[in-house]
Amino acid sequence: MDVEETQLHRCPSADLDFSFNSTATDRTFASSSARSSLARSSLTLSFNDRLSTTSSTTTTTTTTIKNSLHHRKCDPHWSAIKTATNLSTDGKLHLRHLKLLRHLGTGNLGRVFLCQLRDCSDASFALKVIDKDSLTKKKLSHVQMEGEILSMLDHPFLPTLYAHLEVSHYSCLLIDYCPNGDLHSLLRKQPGNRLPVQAVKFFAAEVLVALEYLHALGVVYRDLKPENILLREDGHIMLSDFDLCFKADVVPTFDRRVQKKRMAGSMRKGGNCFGAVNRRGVEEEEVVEEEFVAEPTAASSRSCVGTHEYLAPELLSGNGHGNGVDWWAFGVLVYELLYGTTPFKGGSKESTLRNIASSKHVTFHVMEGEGKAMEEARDLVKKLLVKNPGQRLGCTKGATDIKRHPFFDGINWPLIRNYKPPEVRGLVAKKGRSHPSGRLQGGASSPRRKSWWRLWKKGGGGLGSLLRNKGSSPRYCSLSNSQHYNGNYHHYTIRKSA
Ligand SMILES: Nc1ncnc2c1ncn2[C@@H]1O[C@H](COP(=O)(O)OP(=O)(O)OP(=O)(O)O)[C@@H](O)[C@H]1O
Repeated sequence: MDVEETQLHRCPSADLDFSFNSTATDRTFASSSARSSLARSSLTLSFNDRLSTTSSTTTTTTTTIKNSLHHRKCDPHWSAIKTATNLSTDGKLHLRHLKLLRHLGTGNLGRVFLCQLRDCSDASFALKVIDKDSLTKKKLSHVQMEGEILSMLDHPFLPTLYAHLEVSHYSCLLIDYCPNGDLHSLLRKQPGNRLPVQAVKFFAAEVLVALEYLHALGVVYRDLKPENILLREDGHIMLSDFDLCFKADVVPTFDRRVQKKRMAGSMRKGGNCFGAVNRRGVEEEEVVEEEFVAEPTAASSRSCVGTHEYLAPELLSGNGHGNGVDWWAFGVLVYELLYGTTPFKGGSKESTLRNIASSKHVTFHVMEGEGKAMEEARDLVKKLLVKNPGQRLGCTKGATDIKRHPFFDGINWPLIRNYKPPEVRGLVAKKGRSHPSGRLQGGASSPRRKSWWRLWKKGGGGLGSLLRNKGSSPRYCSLSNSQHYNGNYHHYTIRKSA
């Protein structure tokens, strides 16, 4: 474990006190309090690329508030931010406007806190704080990628970036808070770690829509797994963690196909001016189908990133991959939600990777009395877990093809965000205020101030202090050698990286 001590200085213009010794670890992370200890971390494939750290003596505060034309500008989050910025002397949001309520968890890049704006408890946020001085060059590029992707998003199943604050060597991202934990923890609360098939349909459909949106923006997600699917207060999903994404140019195309279709009610000899008769005497007409394909099917990267059990075979080969890796991972996800385990899991990470590379077909444990929905789910998984990306469902026309699979029959896609989340053990989906359209609206909870917050404040606090004194509160997940965050964090970087 690499440990680095960085001495920082107090800057008069800073929002908070940053004088502290930051202890940064390279591959050891505190386990998240909000996440199951079995959660798998994402992997990368390169080592010893630590950035030489230079202590920063100057602090710059840059505040970026997302465009005010956001369609949700009337929701409590934007209203709270508007109020704070209106009262701010420079019209910008600063860290001093936020009150941190609780530590939510620690990831590879930084720590996440639950927070609210001062004088406004109507809206809760998650603040991801990244100490850039403690990161390797590679991880810094991930931070940059995450900020870049977040700033592009405007979708109900993806986080909204309310503000991006650059303060001294901290990068702080203010996003939606998800009080219902993640899908991995929810799965662990179910009997046999399996969700009922209708619940799988719901969560899979929402993930599919989120991936479709990302792909249409040219973003290949590359880290799909239940741990990264957070659950909002209303029980709908929010995909998180965009540090392993890659961005490609989107070249939308029109997929043009000429298809022969049987003419309605026709079974006669000879043709007419609209149709022709085939050898079996069925009258057919030629139908030209044109479809808009907006997803970056041709995009390609060679970096091998992701989580072992979710890696697509083409990621392992290192010969380049595109958004097909997300559809493979989508197949693994549906399998895991149905069966409580992933399809290629071996006794070790190496054997998992070998299984992915060598297995020809996915196998299922079929139980007696399973209904049609389960059969269709298996068929969907089979079509997604096809080794050759060229033949994998979703790799030609993207999400459109997957949405048409019988497993998703009956889903009214444009209204999916209004669906009532499934009633499953451990999911407390709070109904939002009803909307004229009848849909659920995501509201934020108003968590009570925790006593340790007063401690933090009394102790002279500041962000730096909060980060340093991570073990001072019983609610804190302390960072210690014995609490490795899974210990399986590797970045597989294949040299020919795109
Ligand atoms: N918006 C959020 N709402 C609620 N909890 C969150 C939110 N974002 C993150 N968390 C919690 O904080 C923890 C750390 O999140 P973070 O995104 O930094 O890392 P991660 O999910 O482990 O991913 P990675 O380490 O790959 O970046 C998560 O495990 C989750 O429990």
